[in-house]
Amino acid sequence: MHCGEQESPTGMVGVTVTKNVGTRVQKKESQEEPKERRFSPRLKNIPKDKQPYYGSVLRRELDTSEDDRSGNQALSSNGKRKFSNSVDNTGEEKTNIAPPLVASFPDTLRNNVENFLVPVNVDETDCLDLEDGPLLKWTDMESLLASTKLQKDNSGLHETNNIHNPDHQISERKDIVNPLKEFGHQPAIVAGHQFFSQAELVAEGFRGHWLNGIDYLKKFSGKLTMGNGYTSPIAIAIVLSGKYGDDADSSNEVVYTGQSVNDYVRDQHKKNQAMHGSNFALKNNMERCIPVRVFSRHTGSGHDSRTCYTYRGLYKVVNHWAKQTVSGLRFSRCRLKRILQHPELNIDKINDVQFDFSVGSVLTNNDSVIAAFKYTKYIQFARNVTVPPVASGCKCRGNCTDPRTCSCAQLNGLAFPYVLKDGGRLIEPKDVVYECGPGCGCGPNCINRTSQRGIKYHLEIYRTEKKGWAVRSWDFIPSGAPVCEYTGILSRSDELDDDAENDYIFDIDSLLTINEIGRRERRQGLIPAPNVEIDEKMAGGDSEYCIDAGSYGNISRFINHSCEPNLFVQSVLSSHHDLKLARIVLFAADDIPPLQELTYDYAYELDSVFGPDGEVKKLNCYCGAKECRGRLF
Ligand SMILES: C[S@@+](CC[C@H](N)C(=O)[O-])C[C@H]1O[C@@H](n2cnc3c(N)ncnc32)[C@H](O)[C@@H]1O
Repeated sequence: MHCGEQESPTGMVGVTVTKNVGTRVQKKESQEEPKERRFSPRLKNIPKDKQPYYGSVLRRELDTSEDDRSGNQALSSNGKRKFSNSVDNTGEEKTNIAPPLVASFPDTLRNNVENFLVPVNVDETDCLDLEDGPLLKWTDMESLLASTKLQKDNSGLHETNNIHNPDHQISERKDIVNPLKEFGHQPAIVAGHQFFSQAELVAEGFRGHWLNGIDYLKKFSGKLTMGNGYTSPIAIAIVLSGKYGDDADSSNEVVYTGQSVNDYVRDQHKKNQAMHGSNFALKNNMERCIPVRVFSRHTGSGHDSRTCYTYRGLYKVVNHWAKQTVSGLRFSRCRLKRILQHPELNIDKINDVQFDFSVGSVLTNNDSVIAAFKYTKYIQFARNVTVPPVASGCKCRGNCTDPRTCSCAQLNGLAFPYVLKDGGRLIEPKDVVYECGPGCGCGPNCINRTSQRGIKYHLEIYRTEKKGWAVRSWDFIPSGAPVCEYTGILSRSDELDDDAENDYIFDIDSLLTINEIGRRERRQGLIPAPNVEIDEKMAGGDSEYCIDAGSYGNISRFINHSCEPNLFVQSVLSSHHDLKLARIVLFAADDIPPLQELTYDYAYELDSVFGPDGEVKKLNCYCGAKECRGRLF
């Protein structure tokens, strides 16, 4: 095990960053006991007392302190951030970006016209070649699928009145012919397509059985038997449900636990699994190099709590084995790797909207600019901000492995903050993460440089009805993974021009958080509070520096606020150790399924934002969370 990884009772590495950790400022209206925290599904089998708690150590005290709440007003009245009111109190949008686009962007991915893919760095090393395979190439598979006669009799499925549980309706229909049993035509879908029931998957012809996790063909017929050397059974599709606590699941790789004979009846998974039909099918897929469609099942967030099935793409079975699980049963397992085949989006088809990320502008067909900024991968320093000297770092060589000898690990409390899994995941939110940097002896692949490797997920910008632009990922993002750094121009807060009109300013409040100024919460991963003089401004809750993404920035500037966010804000120091100028990196607060909007908590205090006229600004929140605070500020 890598230094810094936490061994759980299941022998797994525990990365249990939880929801709601993104809150930088205590919500002053909250009077209730803190809600039970949501843990990553992978850790749900761990006894409660062994589950690490990563919430604020102060939350409970602050929640119950009335004095504190009123004391907070001092901070509010001194609030410095001034924002243009994009959505006013009546809920009417008043953005400076052209509103007609809302109507022209349909709400679903089906036509795939509203999305424009932002070409970010994607780690392709894990992905396999499409043409890889001795017997059946992907291209053959596609033509076979397309040419074989569609055998489905599912008319009427869409006419169900039971919109809440269409699966229930379909399970009562004994007459439905499994469309895939004849290896029928499968319409083309793109990764990220969402279905709201397994019945819909069946109806659309993607899956043949709505109860099983693995959908497979028992016997071939037609073209497939014509001496082509294909062997049945083969698996067509699997649904990842997260019901096995130990399934590894990253965007490019999945370890899938097979299916018991009676998987779909009560008391499932209490017997050893056998190498019967579906499990054997997956093994056959591996040997024949036949790809499998992978879906993941998850529950929507916020106001939409329906169960949703997201198509994740074609995967190849690369390994198959039997495993004794923690409960002592033998399970069939296989490892699948994604075949990278995201469709190239034709920019002309995107409703005449172009997003040229190299110059950072979004144009409509009549060339009116709806967002204009210059793209910057890294923080730029404003002219009057002195770039701090490079901090002297560790003397390690290659990769840092021993926290006792690595001076950067020592700054993190004698441990590495990341685990190696999935390219590096933060174990817990911390006051600040000290990463290795230019002053260190280690190399670029050191685990302690995880947040410096750029964006590795396919992130896209899309249009929402009430919040303007928003960001989501085509890929599954595991909890604790770094998603993106908030880049822009690092400026002195009091020297910003037109900040009242700028929606893209991020206050660097690491020092305030560590000193618990205002209602800021400390993180579970504490570091000793640095000995800094707290001047009047700081005591009033003002950050000395901010990142202005108004004219320079990256995709982070489009990430919206949510009162129940799926990202959290983490201060990171790498090249220097000046907390006032810390880098701001957004990490996944939970496992994030593809296409869920990415959000973090902007953490404003109510009535803390003032307009140019000195009046308190109010902005309604449309995050849709059950416990929405109602207003952003
Ligand atoms: C940093 S920008 C985020 C990207 C922005 N939506 C855009 O179109 O460029 C912050 C602004 O987005 C809008 N916004 C973000 N989250 C919101 C929410 N939960 N409800 C309403 N508006 C939101 C507000 O206008 C806010 O000032």
